[in-house]
Amino acid sequence: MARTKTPPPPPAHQMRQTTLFDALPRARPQQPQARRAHEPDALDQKLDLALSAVFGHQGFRPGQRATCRAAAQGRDCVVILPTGGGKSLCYQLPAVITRGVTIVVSPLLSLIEDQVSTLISLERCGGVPAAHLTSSTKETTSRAILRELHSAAEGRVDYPTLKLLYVTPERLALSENFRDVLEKLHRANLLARIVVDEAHCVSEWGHDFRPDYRKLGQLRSFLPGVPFMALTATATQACESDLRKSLKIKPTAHAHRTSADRPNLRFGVRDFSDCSPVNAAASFFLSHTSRVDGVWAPPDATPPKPSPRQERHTRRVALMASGPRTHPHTGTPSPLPPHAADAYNAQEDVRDAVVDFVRRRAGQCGIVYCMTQADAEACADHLTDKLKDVGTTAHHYHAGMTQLQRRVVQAAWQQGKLDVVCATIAYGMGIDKADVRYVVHASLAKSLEGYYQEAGRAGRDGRASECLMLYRDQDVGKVQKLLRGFGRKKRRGPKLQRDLDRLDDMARYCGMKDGCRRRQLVGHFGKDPGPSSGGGPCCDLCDARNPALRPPAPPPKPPAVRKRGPPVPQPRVRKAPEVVDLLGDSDDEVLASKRARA
Ligand SMILES: Nc1ncnc2c1ncn2[C@@H]1O[C@H](COP(=O)(O)OP(=O)(O)OP(=O)(O)O)[C@@H](O)[C@H]1O
Repeated sequence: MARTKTPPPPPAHQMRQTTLFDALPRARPQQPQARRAHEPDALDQKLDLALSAVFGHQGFRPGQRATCRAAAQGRDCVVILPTGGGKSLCYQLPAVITRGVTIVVSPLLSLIEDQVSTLISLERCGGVPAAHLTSSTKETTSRAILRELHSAAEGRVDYPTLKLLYVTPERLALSENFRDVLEKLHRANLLARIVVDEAHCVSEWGHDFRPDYRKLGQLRSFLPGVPFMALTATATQACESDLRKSLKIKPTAHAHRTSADRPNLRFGVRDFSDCSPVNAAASFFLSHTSRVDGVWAPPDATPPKPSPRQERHTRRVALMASGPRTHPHTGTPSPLPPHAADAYNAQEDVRDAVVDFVRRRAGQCGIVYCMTQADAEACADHLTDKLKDVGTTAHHYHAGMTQLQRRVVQAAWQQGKLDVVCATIAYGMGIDKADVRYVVHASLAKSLEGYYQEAGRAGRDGRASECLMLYRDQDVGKVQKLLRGFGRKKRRGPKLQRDLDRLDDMARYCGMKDGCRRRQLVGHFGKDPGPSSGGGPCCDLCDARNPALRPPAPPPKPPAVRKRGPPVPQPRVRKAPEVVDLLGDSDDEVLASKRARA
Protein backbone atom coordinates (compact mmCIF):
# COMPACT_ATOMS: atom_id res chain seq x y z
CA MET A 1 0.00 0.00 0.00
CA ALA A 2 1.41 3.38 -0.93
CA ARG A 3 2.02 5.55 2.14
CA THR A 4 1.41 9.26 1.89
CA LYS A 5 4.44 11.19 3.10
CA THR A 6 3.84 13.98 5.63
CA PRO A 7 5.70 17.09 4.47
CA PRO A 8 8.71 18.11 6.64
CA PRO A 9 8.07 20.96 9.12
CA PRO A 10 9.10 24.40 7.87
CA PRO A 11 12.35 25.90 9.22
CA ALA A 12 11.98 27.69 12.57
CA HIS A 13 12.34 31.18 11.12
CA GLN A 14 9.34 30.52 8.88
CA MET A 15 7.20 29.47 11.86
CA ARG A 16 7.28 32.88 13.41
CA GLN A 17 4.13 34.77 14.28
CA THR A 18 3.79 37.81 12.16
CA THR A 19 0.95 39.38 14.08
CA LEU A 20 -0.57 39.07 17.49
CA PHE A 21 -3.68 37.83 15.73
CA ASP A 22 -1.84 34.69 14.61
CA ALA A 23 -1.30 33.77 18.26
CA LEU A 24 -5.02 33.76 18.98
CA PRO A 25 -6.99 30.52 19.33
CA ARG A 26 -8.80 29.67 16.10
CA ALA A 27 -12.29 30.11 17.42
CA ARG A 28 -15.26 30.27 15.10
CA PRO A 29 -16.16 33.89 14.42
CA GLN A 30 -19.39 35.12 15.93
CA GLN A 31 -22.27 35.72 13.60
CA PRO A 32 -22.56 39.46 12.97
CA GLN A 33 -25.72 40.95 14.45
CA ALA A 34 -26.62 43.46 11.77
CA ARG A 35 -27.10 42.46 8.12
CA ARG A 36 -24.17 43.70 6.11
CA ALA A 37 -24.24 45.40 2.74
CA HIS A 38 -21.62 43.00 1.39
CA GLU A 39 -20.90 39.31 1.80
CA PRO A 40 -18.58 38.72 4.76
CA ASP A 41 -15.10 37.94 3.47
CA ALA A 42 -11.89 36.74 5.11
CA LEU A 43 -11.13 40.22 6.41
CA ASP A 44 -14.56 40.47 8.02
CA GLN A 45 -14.02 37.12 9.71
CA LYS A 46 -10.64 38.25 10.99
CA LEU A 47 -12.19 41.47 12.34
CA ASP A 48 -15.07 39.61 14.03
CA LEU A 49 -12.69 37.15 15.61
CA ALA A 50 -10.31 39.79 16.95
CA LEU A 51 -13.24 41.89 18.18
CA SER A 52 -14.51 39.13 20.45
CA ALA A 53 -11.25 37.32 21.25
CA VAL A 54 -9.12 40.39 22.02
CA PHE A 55 -11.57 43.13 23.00
CA GLY A 56 -14.44 40.99 24.25
CA HIS A 57 -17.15 42.91 22.35
CA GLN A 58 -20.14 41.18 20.79
CA GLY A 59 -20.56 43.42 17.77
CA PHE A 60 -19.30 46.57 16.10
CA ARG A 61 -20.74 49.97 16.81
CA PRO A 62 -21.83 52.19 13.88
CA GLY A 63 -18.86 53.12 11.74
CA GLN A 64 -16.35 50.83 13.42
CA ARG A 65 -16.41 47.89 10.99
CA ALA A 66 -16.08 50.03 7.85
CA THR A 67 -13.25 52.03 9.40
CA CYS A 68 -11.40 48.92 10.58
CA ARG A 69 -11.74 47.40 7.11
CA ALA A 70 -10.44 50.54 5.39
CA ALA A 71 -7.54 50.79 7.85
CA ALA A 72 -6.62 47.12 7.45
CA GLN A 73 -6.59 47.68 3.66
CA GLY A 74 -4.05 50.46 4.15
CA ARG A 75 -6.28 53.46 3.38
CA ASP A 76 -6.23 56.87 5.05
CA CYS A 77 -9.21 57.39 7.38
CA VAL A 78 -10.99 60.36 8.91
CA VAL A 79 -13.30 59.39 11.75
CA ILE A 80 -15.63 61.82 13.49
CA LEU A 81 -17.61 59.98 16.14
CA PRO A 82 -19.20 61.46 19.26
CA THR A 83 -17.49 61.11 22.64
CA GLY A 84 -17.72 57.55 23.89
CA GLY A 85 -18.59 56.35 20.34
CA GLY A 86 -15.70 53.87 20.31
CA LYS A 87 -13.03 55.66 18.29
CA SER A 88 -10.12 53.85 19.96
CA LEU A 89 -11.24 50.48 18.60
CA CYS A 90 -11.09 51.89 15.05
CA TYR A 91 -7.28 51.93 15.22
CA GLN A 92 -6.57 49.39 17.99
CA LEU A 93 -8.25 46.51 16.20
CA PRO A 94 -6.48 47.06 12.83
CA ALA A 95 -3.22 47.46 14.78
CA VAL A 96 -3.72 44.00 16.28
CA ILE A 97 -4.43 42.26 12.97
CA THR A 98 -1.83 43.94 10.76
CA ARG A 99 1.91 43.54 10.64
CA GLY A 100 4.18 46.11 12.25
CA VAL A 101 3.80 48.94 14.75
CA THR A 102 1.03 51.53 14.87
CA ILE A 103 2.13 54.94 16.16
CA VAL A 104 -0.62 56.83 18.01
CA VAL A 105 -0.18 60.57 18.51
CA SER A 106 -2.27 61.76 21.43
CA PRO A 107 -2.26 65.12 23.22
CA LEU A 108 -2.65 64.21 26.86
CA LEU A 109 -0.51 62.12 29.21
CA SER A 110 -3.45 60.90 31.29
CA LEU A 111 -5.25 59.77 28.12
CA ILE A 112 -2.16 57.93 26.90
CA GLU A 113 -1.50 56.19 30.23
CA ASP A 114 -5.13 55.18 30.44
CA GLN A 115 -5.14 53.64 26.97
CA VAL A 116 -1.86 51.77 27.44
CA SER A 117 -2.86 50.28 30.78
CA THR A 118 -6.23 49.19 29.34
CA LEU A 119 -4.54 47.50 26.37
CA ILE A 120 -1.92 45.60 28.34
CA SER A 121 -4.52 44.40 30.79
CA LEU A 122 -6.84 42.85 28.17
CA GLU A 123 -6.85 39.42 29.72
CA ARG A 124 -8.50 37.37 26.98
CA CYS A 125 -5.40 37.50 24.79
CA GLY A 126 -2.80 37.97 27.51
CA GLY A 127 -2.69 41.73 26.86
CA VAL A 128 -2.01 43.71 23.69
CA PRO A 129 1.66 44.79 23.58
CA ALA A 130 1.48 48.58 23.94
CA ALA A 131 3.76 51.24 25.40
CA HIS A 132 4.26 54.98 25.46
CA LEU A 133 7.14 57.31 24.82
CA THR A 134 6.31 60.48 26.72
CA SER A 135 7.83 62.73 29.36
CA SER A 136 6.58 60.30 32.01
CA THR A 137 8.26 57.22 30.45
CA LYS A 138 11.27 56.06 32.46
CA GLU A 139 14.62 56.51 30.74
CA THR A 140 15.37 52.76 30.85
CA THR A 141 11.97 51.92 29.34
CA SER A 142 12.42 54.50 26.57
CA ARG A 143 15.82 53.04 25.72
CA ALA A 144 14.43 49.49 25.68
CA ILE A 145 11.59 50.52 23.36
CA LEU A 146 13.90 52.31 20.92
CA ARG A 147 16.38 49.40 21.04
CA GLU A 148 13.65 46.95 20.13
CA LEU A 149 12.37 49.09 17.29
CA HIS A 150 15.90 49.58 15.93
CA SER A 151 16.54 45.82 16.11
CA ALA A 152 13.39 45.04 14.16
CA ALA A 153 14.06 47.79 11.62
CA GLU A 154 17.62 46.56 11.05
CA GLY A 155 16.45 42.93 10.70
CA ARG A 156 18.18 41.67 13.87
CA VAL A 157 14.81 40.34 15.08
CA ASP A 158 11.97 39.27 12.82
CA TYR A 159 9.37 41.76 13.97
CA PRO A 160 8.81 44.20 16.87
CA THR A 161 6.78 42.81 19.75
CA LEU A 162 5.05 46.17 20.18
CA LYS A 163 1.77 46.61 18.34
CA LEU A 164 0.86 50.13 19.53
CA LEU A 165 3.21 52.90 20.56
CA TYR A 166 1.66 56.09 21.97
CA VAL A 167 3.57 59.37 21.72
CA THR A 168 2.84 63.03 22.38
CA PRO A 169 3.21 65.39 19.40
CA GLU A 170 5.94 67.24 21.27
CA ARG A 171 7.98 64.05 21.52
CA LEU A 172 7.58 63.40 17.83
CA ALA A 173 8.60 66.94 16.96
CA LEU A 174 11.65 66.97 19.25
CA SER A 175 13.26 63.56 19.02
CA GLU A 176 15.57 63.06 16.01
CA ASN A 177 16.33 59.55 17.21
CA PHE A 178 12.65 58.66 17.15
CA ARG A 179 12.13 60.07 13.66
CA ASP A 180 15.14 58.08 12.55
CA VAL A 181 13.71 54.83 13.88
CA LEU A 182 10.35 55.55 12.20
CA GLU A 183 12.08 55.97 8.86
CA LYS A 184 13.96 52.69 9.30
CA LEU A 185 10.79 50.85 10.32
CA HIS A 186 9.04 52.22 7.27
CA ARG A 187 11.82 51.01 4.99
CA ALA A 188 11.54 47.55 6.60
CA ASN A 189 7.78 47.64 5.99
CA LEU A 190 7.12 47.48 9.73
CA LEU A 191 5.35 50.80 10.21
CA ALA A 192 1.64 49.98 10.00
CA ARG A 193 -0.02 53.36 10.47
CA ILE A 194 0.17 56.84 12.02
CA VAL A 195 -2.92 57.61 14.10
CA VAL A 196 -3.72 61.18 15.09
CA ASP A 197 -6.12 61.05 18.03
CA GLU A 198 -8.04 64.20 19.08
CA ALA A 199 -7.24 65.45 15.60
CA HIS A 200 -9.11 68.75 16.10
CA CYS A 201 -5.88 69.89 17.83
CA VAL A 202 -4.31 70.05 14.31
CA SER A 203 -6.61 72.82 13.19
CA GLU A 204 -6.62 76.45 14.14
CA TRP A 205 -10.38 76.19 13.67
CA GLY A 206 -10.45 73.54 16.41
CA HIS A 207 -10.95 74.63 20.00
CA ASP A 208 -7.71 73.16 21.31
CA PHE A 209 -5.09 74.03 18.73
CA ARG A 210 -1.57 72.66 19.40
CA PRO A 211 1.26 74.00 17.22
CA ASP A 212 3.14 70.66 17.41
CA TYR A 213 0.11 68.89 15.97
CA ARG A 214 0.36 71.20 12.97
CA LYS A 215 3.81 69.77 12.19
CA LEU A 216 2.49 66.21 11.88
CA GLY A 217 1.83 66.73 8.16
CA GLN A 218 5.63 66.90 7.67
CA LEU A 219 5.80 63.17 8.48
CA ARG A 220 4.24 62.54 5.08
CA SER A 221 7.41 63.65 3.29
CA PHE A 222 9.77 61.19 4.98
CA LEU A 223 7.24 58.40 5.51
CA PRO A 224 5.70 58.25 2.01
CA GLY A 225 2.85 55.80 1.63
CA VAL A 226 2.27 55.25 5.36
CA PRO A 227 -1.49 55.45 5.97
CA PHE A 228 -2.82 58.09 8.35
CA MET A 229 -5.93 57.95 10.51
CA ALA A 230 -7.37 61.12 12.10
CA LEU A 231 -10.00 60.81 14.84
CA THR A 232 -11.99 63.38 16.77
CA ALA A 233 -15.35 63.87 18.45
CA THR A 234 -15.67 67.59 17.99
CA ALA A 235 -14.90 68.96 14.56
CA THR A 236 -16.95 71.51 12.74
CA GLN A 237 -16.93 71.34 8.92
CA ALA A 238 -14.28 74.08 8.80
CA CYS A 239 -12.12 72.22 11.31
CA GLU A 240 -12.44 68.96 9.38
CA SER A 241 -11.38 70.43 6.05
CA ASP A 242 -8.46 72.22 7.71
CA LEU A 243 -7.20 69.06 9.42
CA ARG A 244 -7.51 67.10 6.15
CA LYS A 245 -5.37 69.73 4.42
CA SER A 246 -2.81 69.91 7.19
CA LEU A 247 -2.38 66.11 7.50
CA LYS A 248 -2.46 65.75 3.68
CA ILE A 249 -5.24 63.17 3.92
CA LYS A 250 -5.72 61.53 0.51
CA PRO A 251 -8.94 62.22 -1.42
CA THR A 252 -9.54 58.45 -1.52
CA ALA A 253 -9.58 58.33 2.29
CA HIS A 254 -12.35 56.49 4.08
CA ALA A 255 -14.45 59.04 5.95
CA HIS A 256 -16.93 58.39 8.69
CA ARG A 257 -18.84 61.25 10.28
CA THR A 258 -21.77 60.53 12.58
CA SER A 259 -24.03 63.14 14.03
CA ALA A 260 -22.60 64.53 17.25
CA ASP A 261 -25.99 63.89 18.87
CA ARG A 262 -25.95 62.04 22.17
CA PRO A 263 -29.66 61.34 22.72
CA ASN A 264 -29.17 60.07 26.28
CA LEU A 265 -27.81 63.43 27.49
CA ARG A 266 -30.04 66.12 28.94
CA PHE A 267 -28.71 69.67 28.80
CA GLY A 268 -29.51 72.56 31.08
CA VAL A 269 -28.24 75.99 32.06
CA ARG A 270 -28.87 77.80 35.27
CA ASP A 271 -28.33 81.51 34.95
CA PHE A 272 -27.01 83.27 38.03
CA SER A 273 -26.57 86.64 36.32
CA ASP A 274 -30.09 87.79 37.00
CA CYS A 275 -33.51 86.42 37.61
CA SER A 276 -34.31 85.80 33.96
CA PRO A 277 -37.30 83.65 32.98
CA VAL A 278 -34.79 80.97 31.94
CA ASN A 279 -34.17 80.47 35.65
CA ALA A 280 -37.66 79.15 36.10
CA ALA A 281 -36.87 76.42 33.60
CA ALA A 282 -33.46 75.87 35.19
CA SER A 283 -34.84 75.52 38.71
CA PHE A 284 -37.20 73.01 37.22
CA PHE A 285 -34.20 71.19 35.70
CA LEU A 286 -32.51 71.15 39.11
CA SER A 287 -35.60 69.91 40.87
CA HIS A 288 -36.05 66.94 38.54
CA THR A 289 -34.24 63.75 39.13
CA SER A 290 -33.48 60.78 36.95
CA ARG A 291 -34.48 57.33 38.04
CA VAL A 292 -32.02 54.50 37.60
CA ASP A 293 -33.96 53.07 34.68
CA GLY A 294 -33.46 56.31 32.81
CA VAL A 295 -37.05 57.57 33.00
CA TRP A 296 -37.29 61.24 33.78
CA ALA A 297 -39.61 62.07 36.61
CA PRO A 298 -40.08 64.78 39.21
CA PRO A 299 -39.00 63.84 42.74
CA ASP A 300 -41.77 62.49 44.92
CA ALA A 301 -42.15 65.25 47.46
CA THR A 302 -39.81 68.20 47.37
CA PRO A 303 -40.58 71.25 49.48
CA PRO A 304 -40.88 74.39 47.33
CA LYS A 305 -37.51 76.05 47.01
CA PRO A 306 -37.01 79.81 47.31
CA SER A 307 -35.76 81.37 44.08
CA PRO A 308 -32.03 82.20 43.89
CA ARG A 309 -32.87 85.88 44.15
CA GLN A 310 -34.91 85.40 47.28
CA GLU A 311 -32.09 83.33 48.78
CA ARG A 312 -29.52 85.98 47.88
CA HIS A 313 -31.58 88.74 49.44
CA THR A 314 -32.18 86.73 52.59
CA ARG A 315 -28.45 86.19 52.86
CA ARG A 316 -27.62 89.86 52.29
CA VAL A 317 -30.08 90.96 54.93
CA ALA A 318 -28.59 88.44 57.34
CA LEU A 319 -25.11 89.71 56.44
CA MET A 320 -26.07 93.30 57.18
CA ALA A 321 -27.47 92.24 60.48
CA SER A 322 -24.37 90.22 61.39
CA GLY A 323 -21.85 93.09 61.06
CA PRO A 324 -18.48 92.86 59.22
CA ARG A 325 -18.03 89.97 56.86
CA THR A 326 -15.49 87.19 57.45
CA HIS A 327 -13.98 84.83 54.91
CA PRO A 328 -15.67 81.43 55.32
CA HIS A 329 -12.42 79.44 55.07
CA THR A 330 -9.75 81.64 56.68
CA GLY A 331 -12.05 83.42 59.10
CA THR A 332 -10.32 86.78 58.47
CA PRO A 333 -12.55 89.87 58.38
CA SER A 334 -12.95 91.08 54.81
CA PRO A 335 -14.87 94.31 54.36
CA LEU A 336 -15.59 93.69 50.70
CA PRO A 337 -16.54 96.54 48.41
CA PRO A 338 -20.13 96.18 47.17
CA HIS A 339 -19.26 94.79 43.69
CA ALA A 340 -16.83 92.22 45.18
CA ALA A 341 -19.44 91.19 47.71
CA ASP A 342 -21.82 90.61 44.79
CA ALA A 343 -19.29 88.42 43.02
CA TYR A 344 -18.69 86.54 46.23
CA ASN A 345 -22.39 85.96 46.71
CA ALA A 346 -22.73 84.73 43.13
CA GLN A 347 -19.88 82.29 43.77
CA GLU A 348 -21.59 81.05 46.92
CA ASP A 349 -24.85 80.68 45.05
CA VAL A 350 -23.11 78.58 42.43
CA ARG A 351 -21.55 76.33 45.06
CA ASP A 352 -24.88 75.95 46.85
CA ALA A 353 -26.53 75.06 43.55
CA VAL A 354 -23.84 72.42 42.97
CA VAL A 355 -24.47 71.00 46.46
CA ASP A 356 -28.20 70.97 45.83
CA PHE A 357 -27.79 69.27 42.47
CA VAL A 358 -25.36 66.62 43.79
CA ARG A 359 -27.47 65.95 46.89
CA ARG A 360 -30.43 65.01 44.69
CA ARG A 361 -28.17 62.55 42.92
CA ALA A 362 -26.47 61.08 46.00
CA GLY A 363 -24.79 57.77 45.26
CA GLN A 364 -24.32 58.62 41.57
CA CYS A 365 -21.01 59.41 39.98
CA GLY A 366 -20.25 62.85 38.52
CA ILE A 367 -17.75 65.50 37.49
CA VAL A 368 -17.87 69.19 38.44
CA TYR A 369 -15.69 71.38 36.20
CA CYS A 370 -14.32 74.56 37.79
CA MET A 371 -12.43 77.50 36.31
CA THR A 372 -9.37 77.56 38.58
CA GLN A 373 -7.48 75.14 40.81
CA ALA A 374 -8.56 77.12 43.88
CA ASP A 375 -12.21 76.89 42.77
CA ALA A 376 -11.89 73.12 42.32
CA GLU A 377 -10.47 72.71 45.83
CA ALA A 378 -13.07 74.98 47.42
CA CYS A 379 -15.89 73.23 45.58
CA ALA A 380 -14.71 69.75 46.69
CA ASP A 381 -14.38 70.96 50.31
CA HIS A 382 -17.84 72.49 50.17
CA LEU A 383 -19.41 69.31 48.78
CA THR A 384 -17.65 67.09 51.32
CA ASP A 385 -18.70 69.39 54.13
CA LYS A 386 -22.35 69.79 53.10
CA LEU A 387 -23.02 66.25 51.93
CA LYS A 388 -21.63 64.27 54.88
CA ASP A 389 -25.17 63.29 55.83
CA VAL A 390 -25.85 61.55 52.49
CA GLY A 391 -22.37 59.98 52.37
CA THR A 392 -21.28 61.68 49.11
CA THR A 393 -17.52 61.89 48.72
CA ALA A 394 -15.75 64.50 46.60
CA HIS A 395 -12.14 65.38 45.78
CA HIS A 396 -10.41 67.95 43.62
CA TYR A 397 -8.23 67.11 40.59
CA HIS A 398 -6.00 69.59 38.78
CA ALA A 399 -2.60 70.16 37.23
CA GLY A 400 -1.21 71.58 40.51
CA MET A 401 -1.26 68.11 42.10
CA THR A 402 1.59 65.64 41.81
CA GLN A 403 1.22 62.82 39.33
CA LEU A 404 0.86 60.31 42.18
CA GLN A 405 -1.90 62.38 43.84
CA ARG A 406 -3.74 62.62 40.52
CA ARG A 407 -3.44 58.89 39.94
CA VAL A 408 -4.82 58.09 43.41
CA VAL A 409 -7.83 60.37 42.89
CA GLN A 410 -8.49 59.07 39.38
CA ALA A 411 -8.20 55.42 40.50
CA ALA A 412 -10.55 55.98 43.46
CA TRP A 413 -13.07 57.62 41.14
CA GLN A 414 -12.77 54.97 38.42
CA GLN A 415 -13.31 52.23 41.01
CA GLY A 416 -16.38 53.95 42.42
CA LYS A 417 -14.79 54.76 45.78
CA LEU A 418 -15.22 58.47 45.11
CA ASP A 419 -18.50 59.96 43.88
CA VAL A 420 -17.53 63.37 42.58
CA VAL A 421 -14.38 64.85 41.10
CA CYS A 422 -14.13 68.66 41.09
CA ALA A 423 -11.67 69.36 38.33
CA THR A 424 -10.20 71.96 36.06
CA ILE A 425 -10.37 70.99 32.38
CA ALA A 426 -7.16 68.94 32.84
CA TYR A 427 -9.57 66.12 33.66
CA GLY A 428 -11.31 66.44 30.33
CA MET A 429 -9.81 64.12 27.78
CA GLY A 430 -9.26 60.44 28.28
CA ILE A 431 -11.75 59.60 30.95
CA ASP A 432 -13.28 56.29 30.05
CA LYS A 433 -15.77 55.74 32.85
CA ALA A 434 -19.05 54.41 31.60
CA ASP A 435 -21.39 55.36 34.44
CA VAL A 436 -20.80 59.11 34.89
CA ARG A 437 -24.37 60.26 35.53
CA TYR A 438 -23.80 64.02 35.46
CA VAL A 439 -21.31 66.68 34.45
CA VAL A 440 -21.74 70.11 36.03
CA HIS A 441 -19.86 73.15 34.76
CA ALA A 442 -19.53 75.52 37.70
CA SER A 443 -17.98 78.07 35.34
CA LEU A 444 -18.21 79.01 31.70
CA ALA A 445 -16.46 76.83 29.09
CA LYS A 446 -14.39 78.67 26.48
CA SER A 447 -16.19 77.19 23.49
CA LEU A 448 -19.09 74.97 22.53
CA GLU A 449 -16.59 72.40 21.21
CA GLY A 450 -14.81 72.22 24.58
CA TYR A 451 -18.09 72.19 26.45
CA TYR A 452 -19.55 69.38 24.37
CA GLN A 453 -16.42 67.30 24.78
CA GLU A 454 -16.37 67.77 28.57
CA ALA A 455 -20.12 67.27 28.95
CA GLY A 456 -19.79 64.18 26.76
CA ARG A 457 -17.99 62.41 29.62
CA ALA A 458 -21.47 61.74 31.00
CA GLY A 459 -23.52 58.71 30.00
CA ARG A 460 -20.95 56.79 27.98
CA ASP A 461 -22.91 53.64 28.86
CA GLY A 462 -25.84 55.07 26.87
CA ARG A 463 -28.06 55.62 29.90
CA ALA A 464 -29.82 58.88 30.73
CA SER A 465 -27.38 61.44 32.17
CA GLU A 466 -27.36 65.17 32.81
CA CYS A 467 -25.15 68.08 31.75
CA LEU A 468 -25.68 71.31 33.64
CA MET A 469 -23.98 74.66 33.10
CA LEU A 470 -24.07 77.22 35.92
CA TYR A 471 -23.69 80.56 34.20
CA ARG A 472 -22.91 84.09 35.36
CA ASP A 473 -22.51 86.78 32.74
CA GLN A 474 -19.45 88.18 34.59
CA ASP A 475 -17.70 84.89 33.67
CA VAL A 476 -17.66 86.03 30.04
CA GLY A 477 -15.45 88.99 30.99
CA LYS A 478 -13.16 86.73 33.02
CA VAL A 479 -12.68 84.24 30.19
CA GLN A 480 -12.18 87.09 27.71
CA LYS A 481 -9.34 88.40 29.89
CA LEU A 482 -7.77 84.94 30.00
CA LEU A 483 -8.02 84.62 26.23
CA ARG A 484 -6.51 88.07 25.62
CA GLY A 485 -3.53 87.18 27.85
CA PHE A 486 -1.48 89.42 30.09
CA GLY A 487 1.69 91.53 29.80
CA ARG A 488 4.13 90.14 27.27
CA LYS A 489 1.87 87.20 26.55
CA LYS A 490 -0.90 89.49 25.31
CA ARG A 491 -2.54 87.95 22.24
CA ARG A 492 -3.72 89.73 19.13
CA GLY A 493 -4.86 88.97 15.61
CA PRO A 494 -7.20 86.56 13.93
CA LYS A 495 -6.50 83.65 16.31
CA LEU A 496 -7.59 85.68 19.30
CA GLN A 497 -10.64 86.84 17.35
CA ARG A 498 -11.60 83.23 16.58
CA ASP A 499 -11.33 82.34 20.28
CA LEU A 500 -13.46 85.35 21.22
CA ASP A 501 -16.06 84.36 18.62
CA ARG A 502 -16.17 80.85 20.09
CA LEU A 503 -16.70 82.34 23.53
CA ASP A 504 -19.59 84.40 22.10
CA ASP A 505 -21.18 81.18 20.79
CA MET A 506 -20.84 79.67 24.25
CA ALA A 507 -22.40 82.72 25.93
CA ARG A 508 -25.24 82.70 23.37
CA TYR A 509 -25.94 79.06 24.23
CA CYS A 510 -26.13 79.96 27.92
CA GLY A 511 -28.37 82.95 27.26
CA MET A 512 -30.90 80.98 25.16
CA LYS A 513 -34.43 81.59 26.32
CA ASP A 514 -36.15 79.76 23.51
CA GLY A 515 -35.46 76.87 21.19
CA CYS A 516 -33.62 73.69 22.09
CA ARG A 517 -30.15 73.47 23.57
CA ARG A 518 -29.49 70.00 22.18
CA ARG A 519 -30.29 71.13 18.63
CA GLN A 520 -28.13 74.21 19.11
CA LEU A 521 -25.16 72.12 20.28
CA VAL A 522 -25.44 69.34 17.74
CA GLY A 523 -26.22 71.76 14.89
CA HIS A 524 -22.94 73.54 15.69
CA PHE A 525 -21.00 70.44 14.56
CA GLY A 526 -23.00 69.62 11.48
CA LYS A 527 -26.54 68.72 10.60
CA ASP A 528 -29.41 69.88 12.80
CA PRO A 529 -30.64 66.68 14.48
CA GLY A 530 -34.26 67.82 14.39
CA PRO A 531 -36.62 67.83 17.32
CA SER A 532 -36.20 65.18 19.98
CA SER A 533 -38.29 62.08 19.36
CA GLY A 534 -39.92 62.70 22.74
CA GLY A 535 -39.90 60.56 25.82
CA GLY A 536 -36.11 60.77 26.18
CA PRO A 537 -34.13 63.51 27.83
CA CYS A 538 -33.56 66.70 25.85
CA CYS A 539 -33.00 70.05 27.54
CA ASP A 540 -34.41 72.37 30.19
CA LEU A 541 -36.05 74.65 27.60
CA CYS A 542 -37.90 71.80 25.87
CA ASP A 543 -38.94 70.34 29.22
CA ALA A 544 -40.29 73.70 30.34
CA ARG A 545 -42.50 73.76 27.23
CA ASN A 546 -43.66 70.18 27.69
CA PRO A 547 -47.07 70.23 29.44
CA ALA A 548 -46.58 66.63 30.62
CA LEU A 549 -43.48 67.67 32.57
CA ARG A 550 -44.81 70.96 33.93
CA PRO A 551 -45.17 70.90 37.71
CA PRO A 552 -48.83 70.90 38.77
CA ALA A 553 -50.30 74.37 39.23
CA PRO A 554 -51.02 75.22 42.90
CA PRO A 555 -54.73 74.81 43.82
CA PRO A 556 -56.70 78.08 43.54
CA LYS A 557 -57.02 79.99 46.78
CA PRO A 558 -60.54 79.98 48.29
CA PRO A 559 -62.12 83.43 47.97
CA ALA A 560 -61.58 85.49 51.11
CA VAL A 561 -64.79 85.93 53.17
CA ARG A 562 -65.35 89.59 53.70
CA LYS A 563 -67.12 90.79 56.78
CA ARG A 564 -69.24 93.81 56.27
CA GLY A 565 -68.63 96.69 58.57
CA PRO A 566 -66.78 100.02 58.80
CA PRO A 567 -63.18 100.01 57.39
CA VAL A 568 -60.54 99.51 60.11
CA PRO A 569 -57.79 102.19 59.94
CA GLN A 570 -54.36 100.53 59.23
CA PRO A 571 -51.21 101.80 61.02
CA ARG A 572 -48.63 103.35 58.59
CA VAL A 573 -45.37 101.42 58.46
CA ARG A 574 -42.17 103.20 57.55
CA LYS A 575 -39.43 101.21 55.88
CA ALA A 576 -35.78 102.21 55.89
CA PRO A 577 -34.74 102.88 52.27
CA GLU A 578 -31.89 100.30 52.24
CA VAL A 579 -34.22 97.56 53.46
CA VAL A 580 -36.71 98.50 50.74
CA ASP A 581 -33.89 98.19 48.22
CA LEU A 582 -32.64 94.87 49.55
CA LEU A 583 -35.99 93.23 49.55
CA GLY A 584 -36.46 94.29 45.97
CA ASP A 585 -39.91 95.83 46.50
CA SER A 586 -41.84 97.34 43.67
CA ASP A 587 -41.31 100.92 42.53
CA ASP A 588 -44.68 101.94 43.91
CA GLU A 589 -43.70 100.92 47.41
CA VAL A 590 -40.37 102.75 47.17
CA LEU A 591 -42.19 105.84 46.03
CA ALA A 592 -44.72 105.49 48.82
CA SER A 593 -41.92 105.18 51.35
CA LYS A 594 -40.16 108.29 49.93
CA ARG A 595 -43.41 110.21 50.10
CA ALA A 596 -43.87 109.11 53.71
CA ARG A 597 -40.39 110.44 54.57
CA ALA A 598 -40.96 113.74 52.79
N1 LIG B 1 -18.04 47.62 19.64
C1 LIG B 1 -18.10 47.90 20.93
N2 LIG B 1 -18.91 47.20 21.74
C2 LIG B 1 -19.00 47.46 23.06
N3 LIG B 1 -18.28 48.43 23.68
C3 LIG B 1 -17.45 49.16 22.92
C4 LIG B 1 -17.30 48.94 21.52
N4 LIG B 1 -16.40 49.82 21.05
C5 LIG B 1 -15.99 50.55 22.10
N5 LIG B 1 -16.61 50.16 23.22
C6 LIG B 1 -16.45 50.72 24.58
O1 LIG B 1 -16.95 52.04 24.58
C7 LIG B 1 -16.21 52.84 25.49
C8 LIG B 1 -15.80 54.14 24.81
O2 LIG B 1 -14.89 53.84 23.80
P1 LIG B 1 -13.70 54.85 23.44
O3 LIG B 1 -12.92 55.22 24.65
O4 LIG B 1 -12.97 54.30 22.29
O5 LIG B 1 -14.55 56.10 23.00
P2 LIG B 1 -14.04 57.40 22.27
O6 LIG B 1 -14.87 57.58 21.07
O7 LIG B 1 -12.55 57.33 22.08
O8 LIG B 1 -14.42 58.51 23.33
P3 LIG B 1 -13.66 59.89 23.67
O9 LIG B 1 -13.84 60.79 22.51
O10 LIG B 1 -14.42 60.35 24.84
O11 LIG B 1 -12.24 59.54 23.97
C9 LIG B 1 -15.04 51.99 25.95
O12 LIG B 1 -15.30 51.52 27.23
C10 LIG B 1 -14.99 50.85 24.97
O13 LIG B 1 -14.51 49.66 25.56
